[in-house]
Amino acid sequence: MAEPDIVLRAEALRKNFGKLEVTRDVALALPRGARHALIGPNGAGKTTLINLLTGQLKPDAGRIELEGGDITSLAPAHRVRRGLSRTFQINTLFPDLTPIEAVTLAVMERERTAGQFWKRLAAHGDAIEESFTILSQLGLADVATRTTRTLPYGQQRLLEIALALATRPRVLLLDEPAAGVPKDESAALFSVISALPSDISVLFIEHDMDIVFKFATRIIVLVGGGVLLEADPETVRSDPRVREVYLGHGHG
Ligand SMILES: Nc1ncnc2c1ncn2[C@@H]1O[C@H](COP(=O)(O)OP(=O)(O)OP(=O)(O)O)[C@@H](O)[C@H]1O
Repeated sequence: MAEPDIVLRAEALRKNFGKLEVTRDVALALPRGARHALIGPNGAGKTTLINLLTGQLKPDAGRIELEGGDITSLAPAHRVRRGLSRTFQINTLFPDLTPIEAVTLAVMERERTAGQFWKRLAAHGDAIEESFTILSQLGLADVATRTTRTLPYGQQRLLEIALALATRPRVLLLDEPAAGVPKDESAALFSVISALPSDISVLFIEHDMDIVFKFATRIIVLVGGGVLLEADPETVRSDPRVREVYLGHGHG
């Protein structure tokens, strides 16, 4: 069998907060095109792991590779430039901008033309066009010129993803992308995530097990900072240890 094409790899990652071991020898290999879920009970270390991968936190030990290159000591902005992008659990939007304005600025930021728009009107036009394409991909074309604060929360969460896409990521790490979204709307949000271009590899944190089993092609179960199991959804669903530590604790 051919080796899978691994786009993001972590080896022996460790992170302690004082005496608390929050990331314990975590290894992870995200193949190109992945739609993988990272699950685990509250406090399992999921967000910490994302923070280590994106550079918001510095690991105490271990190594992280993106497209085969060592990024372990790179600052977050440099990782973004290499193609590793993320969203946060909380809303980070500018409420008074419209989606087209916000995503266009993000595209221009990527192109380093954001501070010199008066010099490069042509670049501005290209950025608006690219921004519109991204918004269309996420089903936000119709609301592109509405003020962000007036959008339903589900669309605001999609706009967070649009801003991440403006960096042209190879890997997208989504920390509870549907946090705060009504349950009946989160499936629609995850359908959009699933349908992103297959050359974008996605790892998402999600608590709703119905969503996880519906949209994840593979699931990593984190417990007490360590990987308990990484497997396909069926295997995870029927694993008694997972039931014990996670599914039985009121997250379903
Ligand atoms: N900056 C920090 N300093 C000290 N302890 C921290 C810090 N960040 C997280 N922790 C602790 O590390 C543990 C893991 O936190 P983390 O947020 O990574 O878990 P999580 O699995 O994402 O949880 P949740 O599902 O509630 O979002 C928790 O016990 C938390 O209190």
